[in-house]
Parts: sequence; structure tokens; C-alpha cells
Amino acid sequence: MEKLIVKGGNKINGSVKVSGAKNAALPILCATILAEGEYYLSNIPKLRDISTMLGMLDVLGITSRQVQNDVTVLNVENRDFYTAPYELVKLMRAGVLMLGPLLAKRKKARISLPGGCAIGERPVDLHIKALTQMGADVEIKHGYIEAECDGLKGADINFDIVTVTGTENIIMAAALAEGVTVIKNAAREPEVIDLINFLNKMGADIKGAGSSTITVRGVKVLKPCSYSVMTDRIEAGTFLCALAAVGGELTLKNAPVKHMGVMLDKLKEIGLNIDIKEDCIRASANERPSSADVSTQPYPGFPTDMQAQFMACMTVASGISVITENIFENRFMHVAEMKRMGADITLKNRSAVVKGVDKLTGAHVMASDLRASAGLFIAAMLAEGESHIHRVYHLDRGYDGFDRKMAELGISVERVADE
Ligand SMILES: CC(=O)N[C@H]1[C@@H](OP(=O)(O)OP(=O)(O)OC[C@H]2O[C@@H](n3ccc(=O)[nH]c3=O)[C@H](O)[C@@H]2O)O[C@H](CO)[C@@H](O)[C@@H]1O
Ligand SMILES: C=C(OP(=O)(O)O)C(=O)O
Repeated sequence: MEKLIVKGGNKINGSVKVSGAKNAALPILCATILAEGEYYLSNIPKLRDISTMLGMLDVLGITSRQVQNDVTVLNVENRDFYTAPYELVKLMRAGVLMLGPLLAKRKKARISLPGGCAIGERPVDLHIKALTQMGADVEIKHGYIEAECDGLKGADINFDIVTVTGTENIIMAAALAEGVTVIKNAAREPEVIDLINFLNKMGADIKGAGSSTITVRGVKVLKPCSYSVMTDRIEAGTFLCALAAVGGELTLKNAPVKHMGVMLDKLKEIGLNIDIKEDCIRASANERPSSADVSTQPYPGFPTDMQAQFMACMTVASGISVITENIFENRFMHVAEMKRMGADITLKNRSAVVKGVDKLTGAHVMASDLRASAGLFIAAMLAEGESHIHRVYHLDRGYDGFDRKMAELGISVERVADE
């Protein structure tokens, strides 16, 4: 295991290139199951969830190799493998994204049921209900989702809750199903749009990307293609939050600006100066951030994946902020750790009331999940003295070279072995 030692007190100064989006790359990698042949995918981020996903695809007979540093070539054969084992799914919930494509293409899927995790129970009942409506037989046995079908059929799916991976699973399943599938209350996240663009490039017929009604007309065959994955709005937002917290100047290259609306508005509200030219954001902060309330919502609302980072910034704001988490029932594990660094936070049901303090102090803290780790990193950048962030493997799951990029921006950070 490794930990990060961060010395607080430095400002951000420099420029950073935003990497490919984890949450777009993962479903796109799963979608390759849908057609045999060779795919050329660029802008796939280098992070642990991606290597786990490539390992899972390998188990299914799909090999990958890296060419020219930025292109991942996948070679897909339609083999008789259909199991995503516990050892891999336990490392990353996105393994469930194999359910739809495996059923559609191989007519059978056996996926380890993802367990509960630090941010909540995260059931997959809506994925299963929708696939059953499309004609699949699904059972839970020995901790696995076991599903099979003679061929999926189009259906009218109405999700009770907006679910991102649920929407993605059904879109992939429907792409090769017989007839038309209409998904109502679909997720509108940019990563869902990226998946649809990829599938349409493979020859799928999907309309309504970015709206809450998506119509998929099943086609008989899809073909492989080359594709460049969108850049990561959460990574971009994390760097901007860090800047708003500690001050300084930052140029973000390759930022997915058009998908960052609410985030950028919030960051302006707390005092960040932002200048945008195409996909380049120049931002600066000279003063302590102002306080602001946020309430997480499905896209286009404020993302739950930015809540911990925003909270870190608010720990030193001039005033009181109320941060409400509406998506996951338990996504406040970072609160106790931030309090250990001197933050003044009170939890009331789904909200955290954060009273800005003059300074945080460095401490040993434990990362509980991916975005909590980023939030704790920002808190450590703000703190007086040294902080040790343990269980940094959570950070590595979802950020491409986070500590390296922060070091390039002038932040004092060291990665060392942890006992
Ligand atoms: C790999 C990926 O893209 N992960 C993202 C995806 O996760 P993920 O797709 O798992 O999150 P969902 O959008 O499905 O979850 C939204 C809510 O619906 C609930 N729910 C979901 C499915 C279901 O069958 N039953 C059910 O009750 C969940 O417990 C949660 O409370 O969207 C989340 C919400 O934007 C993000 O935080 C994650 O980063
Ligand atoms: C919660 C996240 O990811 P996952 O759904 O893969 O756990 C995240 O990206 O913040």
C-alpha cells in the first residue's frame, strides 16, 4: 500500500492537461463486446479502474495493447466466455456494465453482484428489472447475477430513479435487440452521450442523447470503429476546486467546458476568476473563497462526484455553506476526516453544514472512496504542516496521475510506501 504526504501552504501555479473521462471510457470499453474486430480507442485515461476493466475484458477473450502511447487497440472475438468474476468486480463497481452487452451479444452473462460500498448500498435492481422487461431471465445465485436470453426484445423502460450505468446498460442491450426500446427518465450525463456517439459510430441507431427520453432501434450487426473518449469534467472540476481553495493561477487544457456549466457557475460564485477560450480554461483566485450552498443532482445539476472536493474548499470559506447530498445515502465519509484536520462541519440528515475556519492543520487521514480522497488532498493542500493520506489506492482508481499533476503545479506531495 502507498500513502501521500502533502505539505500545505503552497499555491497552484501552472498548466495541466485534462485526461480522458473514466466514466465515459468504462462503458465504451464494455460496448466493444458488441462487435468483433479491432477497435482503436484514444484518450483512455491511465488509471486503475481502466486496468481492472481491461483485465475483465481479457477474461472474456478480448485482448488489448497500447500503441503510440495514447491509442488502446482492442481485439474482440465473439468467444463463449461470459463471466465477470468477484475478484475483479469487487475492485470496481463498473463491472456491472458488462451485463447489457454480454446478454445482447453472447446471450448469457454471469456478473459478480457488486457489493455495498463506502458511499452507499448502490443496488442494481433497476438494471435487472429493465433487462427482464427485454426478455432476459435473471437470477441472483451465489453472489452472481446470472442472466440469459434467446435474444433481447425492445421494450418501454421507465426508470423510477435516474441511473447512469442503468441507462448505459440498457442502451447497450437495446442496440442489438429486436425492435425498438424507449428509455424514459434516462440519465442525461455527458458520459451517456459519449457512449451513444460511440455506439452510433459502430452502426447503432440511437436517438435522444442528452435528453431524458432515449430511443434505440435495434440493428442486426454492429462494427468496430476508432473513437476518442471525451475529457473528464470531474477531473477538471477537481483542479478548479483546489485552485479556489488555495489560490494561484491555473490553465486547464482540454477541458470539457460545455459540460461544466453548473460547476463553473458555482466556482465563480465562490470567487474564482474564470476566462474560457474554446477548451482552455484560465482561472485564478487571490482571496479566501466565499461560502456557497450546493445540492447534488443528476446532470445537469451539481455532480455528486464533486461534492467532497467542494466541501474541502468550503472548510476555509468566509461564511457558512450547506452541502446537500441527494444521490447517495452515505457519501459523507470524508467529513470525519476533515474534522480531524480542524474543519467545522455538522451533519444533519442529507446535509453538511460547513462553517469556514481560518485554517486547517495537517493530520493523518484515511481515504474512504475515490472523491473523498480528492477532497482530503485539497484539505491537505490548505492545512498548516504535513498531512498523510492513507489508502490512496482509492484516488488511483479514478484519477490519471493526480499527485504527479499536482506536483507539476507546485504542490508539495510525496508518494511513499505505507505500513
Ligand atoms: C461508473 C460510473 O459512471 N459511475 C457513476 C455513476 O454511478 P452509478 O451508475 O452506479 O450511479 P446511479 O446513477 O445508478 O445511482 C443513482 C442512484 O440510484 C440508485 N440506484 C441505481 C441503480 C439501481 O438499479 N437502483 C438504485 O436504487 C443508486 O443507489 C443511487 O442512489 O453515476 C453516479 C451518479 O452520478 C456517479 O457518482 C458515479 O461516478
Ligand atoms: C463513484 C464513482 O465511481 P464508481 O461509480 O465507479 O464507484 C466516482 O467516479 O466518483
